[in-house]
Amino acid sequence: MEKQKVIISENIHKTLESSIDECAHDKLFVLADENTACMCLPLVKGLKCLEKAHYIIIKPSDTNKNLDTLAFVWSKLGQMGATRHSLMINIGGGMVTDLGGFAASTFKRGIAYINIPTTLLAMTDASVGGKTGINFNGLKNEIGVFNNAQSVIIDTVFLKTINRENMLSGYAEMLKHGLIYSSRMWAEIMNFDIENPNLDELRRMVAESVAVKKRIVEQDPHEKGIRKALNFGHTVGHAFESFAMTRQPILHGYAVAYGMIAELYLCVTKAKFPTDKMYQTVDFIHSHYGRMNITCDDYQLLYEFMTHDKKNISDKINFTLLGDTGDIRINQTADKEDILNALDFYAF
Ligand SMILES: NC(=O)c1ccc[n+]([C@@H]2O[C@H](COP(=O)([O-])OP(=O)(O)OC[C@H]3O[C@@H](n4cnc5c(N)ncnc54)[C@H](O)[C@@H]3O)[C@@H](O)[C@H]2O)c1
Ligand SMILES: O=C(O)C(=O)C[C@@H](O)[C@H](O)[C@H](O)COP(=O)(O)O
Ligand SMILES: [Zn+2]
Repeated sequence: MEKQKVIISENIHKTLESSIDECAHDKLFVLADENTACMCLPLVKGLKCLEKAHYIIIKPSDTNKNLDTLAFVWSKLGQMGATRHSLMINIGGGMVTDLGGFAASTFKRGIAYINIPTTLLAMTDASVGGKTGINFNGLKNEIGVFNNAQSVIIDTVFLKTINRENMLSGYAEMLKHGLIYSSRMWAEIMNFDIENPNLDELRRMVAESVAVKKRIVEQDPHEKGIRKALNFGHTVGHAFESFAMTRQPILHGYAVAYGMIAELYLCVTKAKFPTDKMYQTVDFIHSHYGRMNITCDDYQLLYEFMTHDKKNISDKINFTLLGDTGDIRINQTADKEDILNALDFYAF
């Protein structure tokens, strides 16, 4: 895959105009969800290059990151005359960039796309690195392709309308980046007041966080090795998220935060991660994210979800563990007993 251009923008109009200019196209399509259509499109209104754009608006939230919405986007592209030389702009959170990226990557075998992430989660994680896709059969991101956006334009101006829960959801992926990258970054994230964020500080932290992801993705775009570090917390996290989808859906970042609690327990027991850092992180997660109630009766279903993790090889469940902050151990397996102990640690 080609290197991806990630622009930290301070002037969304200028940056978008030059990004569109750099990408020759016949027709232009803009994909947004109902919320970003209301709250984010006005911030790019009036741009000359968008005058002739065709708009596709989808229903929001992860429960719509599915085949029906994907088919809707493909149909709209077809009806509005998209060709292989058309360009799509995804403006939204990770739901829009994942689904839009996949729609663009598969329509007529692939048209170019630009991501404009509008949530903290999409800015620091989802919009970068070319993982696109949809949920399927109750499983997270079960269908998708790796394919980079032509460019990613990160402008924190969009964060002004984000609610507390979605700020925290994105912050969980930043915490993950801190844990896999360095003690310094982990400590800074643990000490920052995300409930009353200073947006200038946050802007700098977003740039650092996305740089952690970008560097890893450039080394291993197709997740054959070190990219598995970016999946820390997700073996259990995606199981929690899929499980919650059958009852009361939770935000992706919350699921990852809860998943990191269980996986930090495995880090301590299997990789000698410092116990004090684990407890500090667990306390941080409990105090900001609360808890998802699970009981022993749910363990079997959670375990079954983990058997579908994309990192698995044969019938072994694959984890990324840490020996310390920044000390990444990929391809760690755990048997069922270890996993149930980790769920016990999470639940009690
Ligand atoms: N591809 C990847 O590498 C990657 C990485 C992490 C997460 N993800 C995926 O990303 C998705 C989660 O993304 P998300 O957390 O951005 O959720 P989301 O896209 O569902 O957005 C969350 C909510 O915020 C609204 N919203 C978006 N921007 C807004 C704004 N500026 N102001 C007000 N409201 C706004 C949305 O309409 C939605 O209701 C999940 O599907 C997850 O699996 C993908
Ligand atoms: O970019 C990556 O690689 C990640 O794993 C980032 C994760 O935060 C993200 O949730 C990703 O979509 C998970 O991918 P999956 O392959 O486990 O579905
Ligand atoms: Zn994630």
